[in-house]
Amino acid sequence: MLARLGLENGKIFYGKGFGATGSCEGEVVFNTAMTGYQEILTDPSYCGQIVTMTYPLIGNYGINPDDFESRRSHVRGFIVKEACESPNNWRATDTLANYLKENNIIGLTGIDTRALTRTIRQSGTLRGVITTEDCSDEELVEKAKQAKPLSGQNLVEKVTTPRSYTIDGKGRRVVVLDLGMKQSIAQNLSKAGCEVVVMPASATADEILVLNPAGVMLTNGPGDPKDAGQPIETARDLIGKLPLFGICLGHQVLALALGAETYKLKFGHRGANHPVKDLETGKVQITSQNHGYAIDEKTLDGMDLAITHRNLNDGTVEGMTHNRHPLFCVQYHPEAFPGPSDSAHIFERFISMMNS
Ligand SMILES: NC(=O)CC[C@H](N)C(=O)O
Repeated sequence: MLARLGLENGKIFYGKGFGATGSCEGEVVFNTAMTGYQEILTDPSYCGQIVTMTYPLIGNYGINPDDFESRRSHVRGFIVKEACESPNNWRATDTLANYLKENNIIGLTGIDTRALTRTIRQSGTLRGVITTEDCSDEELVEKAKQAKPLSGQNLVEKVTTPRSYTIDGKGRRVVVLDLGMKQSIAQNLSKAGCEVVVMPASATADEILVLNPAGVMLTNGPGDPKDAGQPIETARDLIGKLPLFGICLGHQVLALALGAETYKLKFGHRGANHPVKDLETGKVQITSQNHGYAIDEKTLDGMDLAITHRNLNDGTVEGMTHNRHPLFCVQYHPEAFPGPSDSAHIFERFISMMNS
């Protein structure tokens, strides 16, 4: 079945469809990880985006029941150079194509993903439309131009948990404010013995404080951090009252709550080998990343914050801590272990902050 990707800059890529059929629109982004497509497909932070993988063969270990980061896929579309049709892995229970079909995600294969990635790197993130349907190339490009920009949509409310739930544990109670949580975050806190109370993004500081938690974790999530809404208010009301820890969107929300600004990166950081330097220890960690926005360092001046981590590719802020309040956050994903477990200690740091 023929399928096409049309971009807002007028470029068209012709390939084959796999997974669901029809049309989808979104912000087209690329991820450079060689593996982890199942985690990427089910990471709610990709809500509103069409993801292309730069690694040319995707799907070769299939889909398994253990590696889901959330109950369903939130990507709008998925693009690969070659989709493996016969996966071979002892854990595999499904194929990539079948998973996409069942989750109503349109896949595009057989295009030159190098050319697409280069286009995005040169012009910055672009809106695009994938279609398996009949329409002219001009119409397709017009649809891409009309596609909703990522900014301005409150995507967090689409992916957050509808109601609170608890994962039992014998240790300290941690409230996790779910902005689009990856399961690995709850798993890491559980593994450290915490009782994890996951709350919807609409939860207020008062609703959190009555539970008397030892600390609050703000998770990853989709969209422009400035559109996050209530979680920014909640974070502002909690600062100084409880130990706070933020990952990715949680890190950006904490910065906004403190009065700093965020901005959109040209094409974002998405991959499994981004070098990040811990400025306190001088050690470099190889990290998993997925973000399109970053903290504007200039707006941190005079704010009683210290930058703790920096990206070695482009120098952007990757972590901060507050000089007076128990609060720290990272832009990368310490919960993801794409081979290296360099960042596992970040969770231990949160536990010891709660203990002191
Ligand atoms: N993984 C995340 O939490 C992403 C945060 C935010 N949506 C961004 O793109 O920058």
